Amino acid sequence: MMIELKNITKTFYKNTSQVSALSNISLVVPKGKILGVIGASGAGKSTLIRCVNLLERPTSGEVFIGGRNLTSLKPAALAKARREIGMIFQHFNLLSSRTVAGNVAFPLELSNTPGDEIKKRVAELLELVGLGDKANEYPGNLSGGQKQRVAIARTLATNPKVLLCDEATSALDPATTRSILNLLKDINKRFQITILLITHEMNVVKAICDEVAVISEGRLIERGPVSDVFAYPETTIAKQFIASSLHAALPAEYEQRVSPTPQGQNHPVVKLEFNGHSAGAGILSEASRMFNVDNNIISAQMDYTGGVKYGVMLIEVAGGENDTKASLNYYRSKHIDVEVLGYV
Ligand SMILES: Nc1ncnc2c1ncn2[C@@H]1O[C@H](COP(=O)(O)OP(=O)(O)OP(=O)(O)O)[C@@H](O)[C@H]1O
Repeated sequence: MMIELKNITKTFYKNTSQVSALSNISLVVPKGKILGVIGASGAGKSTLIRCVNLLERPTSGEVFIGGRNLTSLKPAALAKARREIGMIFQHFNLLSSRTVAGNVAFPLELSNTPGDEIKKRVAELLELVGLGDKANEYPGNLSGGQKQRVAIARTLATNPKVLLCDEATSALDPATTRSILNLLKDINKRFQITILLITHEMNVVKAICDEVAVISEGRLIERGPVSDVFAYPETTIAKQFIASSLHAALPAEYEQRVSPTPQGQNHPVVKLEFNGHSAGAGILSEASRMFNVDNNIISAQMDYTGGVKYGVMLIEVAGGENDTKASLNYYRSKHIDVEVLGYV
C-alpha cells in the first residue's frame, strides 16, 4: 500500500469545548491508484488530508507512506519524507512575486539542486503541464486553471510518490475543472503517482477516481470502487451525493404549474431513481402496457459505470387514478425509488 491510515482520530480542543473532527478512520490507497474522499462541509475532509502529511498531527492513529510510519519519525526524517508527498490546494498557493518558472524552481532551490539542472527540470515540467510559453509570466496574469497547472508542476518538481489534492478544482469553472482532472489522471498514469483527493463533488470522483470513501461527521461511512458505490450506494449521504451529480431538477415551466395535492384530472409528476438493483428503464414501456398509463418523460439522466445503469428520471404519469397508483407500486417492486413531486 502506498498510503495507509490506521485508526486516525483528531480532536480539536478550544478553551473548554472539544470538536471530534475525525473518529477512528482507517483507509488504504494502493500504489498508482486514485482515492477520492467525499463529504459535506465540516465532515472532516481537510483535516483528514492534512493528517496524511502531518500538517495536522492526528490525536491518535498512524500514517504510513510507502510502508514507513510517518507518525514515528523525528523532525529531520519527517521533513525528508514529506518531500515524497506533493500537495495542491484550492487556491493554488503560488508565490506572487516569483515568475511561473520561479515558482516551479522553488522546491528545487530548497533541496539545493544545481542551477543548470533546475533550469532543465523547470522547462520539462512546464512543458508537461502545457505552460511551456508562460515561464516568465507572473501568477497574477494567469487564469485559475493556469495557476493550478503551475502548482501541479511545482509539486511534481521533487518527484513525489504521492499527491494530495485539497479541493483542487473547486475554484474552477466546469471546463477548466475537466482539463485539470485530465492532467491529474495523465500524471497518475504516466508516473504511477498515487493520488488522494478530497472533494464535495461527485463528478470529480466519477471523472478520475478508482475508489471513493464517503465521510460524514468525522466518520468513514462507506467506501468502495467508484462503480460499485454509484450503482449500489448504501448510505443516504452517498445517495444524496450521487443525486446531486445528476441534475434532476424539475424544469422551471413545470415548477410553476405543479401543485402539492391532486386536483380534478391532473397527473402526478414522479421522480424515479434507478440503482444497480433496479430494473432498467425499459420498465416504463412495460408498465405503460400493463396498467394502461402514458409515461411522459420530462427529463432523464441515466449513466453507466461498471456495466450498471443508474440515474434519475422525471416523468408525468397520465392514466386512471388506480392504474397510476398500480404503476408506481410496480416500479417500487422493481427496486426503483419512487417519489411523487406534485401534480400538474
Ligand atoms: N484548527 C481547528 N480548530 C478547531 N476546530 C477545527 C479546526 N479545524 C477544523 N476544525 C473543525 O473540525 C471539523 C472538520 O473540519 P474540516 O475543515 O476538516 O471539514 P471539511 O470537510 O474540510 O469542511 P469544508 O469542506 O467546509 O472545508 C469542523 O467541525 C471544524 O469546525
